[in-house]
Amino acid sequence: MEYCECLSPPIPTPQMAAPRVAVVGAGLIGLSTALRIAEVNPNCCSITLLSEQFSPNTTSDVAAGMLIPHTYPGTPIHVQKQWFKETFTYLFAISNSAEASEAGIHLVSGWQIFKNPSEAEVPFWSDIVLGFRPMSAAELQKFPQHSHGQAFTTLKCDCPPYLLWLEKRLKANGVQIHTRKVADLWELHSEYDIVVNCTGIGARQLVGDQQLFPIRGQVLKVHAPWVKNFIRDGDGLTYIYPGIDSVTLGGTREKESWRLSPDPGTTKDIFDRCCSLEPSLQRAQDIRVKVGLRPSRSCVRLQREVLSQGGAKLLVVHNYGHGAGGFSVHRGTAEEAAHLVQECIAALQGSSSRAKL
Ligand SMILES: Cc1cc2nc3c(=O)[nH]c(=O)nc-3n(C[C@H](O)[C@H](O)[C@H](O)COP(=O)(O)OP(=O)(O)OC[C@H]3O[C@@H](n4cnc5c(N)ncnc54)[C@H](O)[C@@H]3O)c2cc1C
Ligand SMILES: O=C([O-])CC(=O)C(=O)O
Repeated sequence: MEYCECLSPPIPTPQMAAPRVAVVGAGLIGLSTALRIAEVNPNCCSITLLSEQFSPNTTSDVAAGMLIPHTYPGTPIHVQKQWFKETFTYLFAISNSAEASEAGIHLVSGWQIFKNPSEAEVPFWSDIVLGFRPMSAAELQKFPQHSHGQAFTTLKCDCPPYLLWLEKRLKANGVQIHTRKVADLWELHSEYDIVVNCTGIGARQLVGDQQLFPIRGQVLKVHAPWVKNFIRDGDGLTYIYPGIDSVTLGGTREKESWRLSPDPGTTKDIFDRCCSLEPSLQRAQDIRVKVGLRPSRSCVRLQREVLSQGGAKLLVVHNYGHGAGGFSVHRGTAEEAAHLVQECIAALQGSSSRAKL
């Protein structure tokens, strides 16, 4: 992985046409990365978003959207913490604005509970969420099977509304949006100078990344407006996450499974596990089942690459592989990808002015 210093926004020379940037992918990562590039480089490049699928047909639409980080074993913790902090700060400001309901961003308080005290260690993100503390004995009475727990307030994105809000912001920033499946990044070289690859699990085929694999997740979205607090079993398998219009009940983690159809036995199992933590869910209505493939990797691929064929070059920035934690870190990784795009723009300007000498 490469980490880069922020460069000042380059000013195009009169001789150089504005660089043409294509962002591939319209899940959470493509939308948020395109937005950050547009914010960092106003009027300095043209940006087009290309994607085979849009909301509501992406993995990002299936997610619970909770800001509780997952650990990437191949990325230093201080980097993951910075990504989470930037994401939390960004969404906290939205939650505290008039945009909050349209963007689907809200604060939610609750508990992460453990059966084994050795699992209940203080996580690296404890000082970023709000009011993190051990649960009291009185709170733990609600969970007779669990001996320890952590109480805190975090943020939740209601996923389809947030994706639509990002798309609206892109259009307001002049980003062009087209439906297109890209079979090979090189096919874009005559139309674009820089390509940003945000294709999630699609990158396995698009760039042949064998380190990327799916972790299948099945969740239920139910109507249970009386459930106000989140509950997450610390083993990460069972969770109850109240959103604005529905409550997400999870979940499953099936490595290397590409199956997108819901499994009825798993639906019953998830429902029973959640009811054992929150018995009032037995009266939940309007149960919908969703499946998504988490784009998993030991670390997010945030990297520059130069593709070349017969003397022609295409600058590429990769930003994919967010696994189970994309919502928790997306603004931080978008920031880093936007810096890599700035470096590419600076490199193009350097080579353009050298060619003029
Ligand atoms: C059940 C479940 C629950 C989750 N809950 C949470 C949570 O609570 N908190 C959290 O932080 N994270 C959560 N996640 C993880 C989160 O959903 C992912 O990390 C995130 O959605 C990944 O976003 P993405 O944009 O990379 O991928 P995607 O949403 O899959 O988007 C990829 C985009 O690329 C496009 N594409 C792919 N290939 C091509 C191609 N060749 N040409 C053109 N376009 C292409 C696709 O059409 C799509 O638009 C959850 C995931 C699941 C499955
Ligand atoms: O683990 C969680 O709390 C939710 C999540 O991110 C997932 O299911 O991928």
